[in-house]
Amino acid sequence: MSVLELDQVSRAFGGIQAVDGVSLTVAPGEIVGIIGPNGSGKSTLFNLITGVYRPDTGRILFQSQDITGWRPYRIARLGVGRTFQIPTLFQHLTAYENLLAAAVEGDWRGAPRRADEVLHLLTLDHVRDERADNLSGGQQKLLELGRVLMRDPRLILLDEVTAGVHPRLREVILSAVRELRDAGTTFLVIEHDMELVRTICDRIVVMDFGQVVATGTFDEIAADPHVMEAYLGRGV
Ligand SMILES: Nc1ncnc2c1ncn2[C@@H]1O[C@H](COP(=O)(O)OP(=O)(O)OP(=O)(O)O)[C@@H](O)[C@H]1O
Repeated sequence: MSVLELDQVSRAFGGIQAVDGVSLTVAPGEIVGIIGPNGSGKSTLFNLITGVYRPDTGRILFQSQDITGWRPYRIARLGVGRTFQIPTLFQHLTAYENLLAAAVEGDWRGAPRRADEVLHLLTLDHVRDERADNLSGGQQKLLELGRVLMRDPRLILLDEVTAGVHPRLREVILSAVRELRDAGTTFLVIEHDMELVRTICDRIVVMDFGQVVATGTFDEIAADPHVMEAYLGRGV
């Protein structure tokens, strides 16, 4: 059974076809990288999967259930988590409180223990009682990921999660992703950092002008002429 299946999904904004007939299947425990030049439709794809936007056409299945057109909170409850490029934290709450707040709709009783596990996994134990606005940018990104982990999602969408993050914290994020994947979590990862894509992704999907133009392992897509054109032909 696939975790996620997109069947000919499209979405336009005015005259712009942001996502154009994308079909994609993601298997359990896979880490799939989504790459492509600016404006190629990566974020819109995440917004379609998480229910922020409704597709104009096509179907989206999560664990074989048709979630096309569902509201974001229902999709999140079903087991889809997501980080944002800019962390969405409660700035005046502590790291620990931010984690507890993320569990409000989930396993509230188990939340204190889970919050401490998540702080430990992300090496944030020492800033447990610091307010979010006192954390470094990288620590805030880790905490954003931690909030997602509080809900134990089956599928996690990471949107440039290591961008601007200190190399040490970047390693923490990568090892957390690997550990979670080994425990069965599936990941879709939007990334501009090709070294990260190469080291962590099992499979890579390349988008250009809203379409999937190539898919394969890092070595396969690196040798694909469509990919060279998408990146080099447009000077990105
Ligand atoms: N809400 C919106 N209203 C109008 N146009 C939009 C909207 N969201 C996205 N677009 C357009 O759709 C196209 C795809 O944008 P999208 O943000 O999905 O690309 P991206 O690959 O994520 O880019 P980046 O790497 O810069 O984040 C762009 O032309 C963008 O301007």
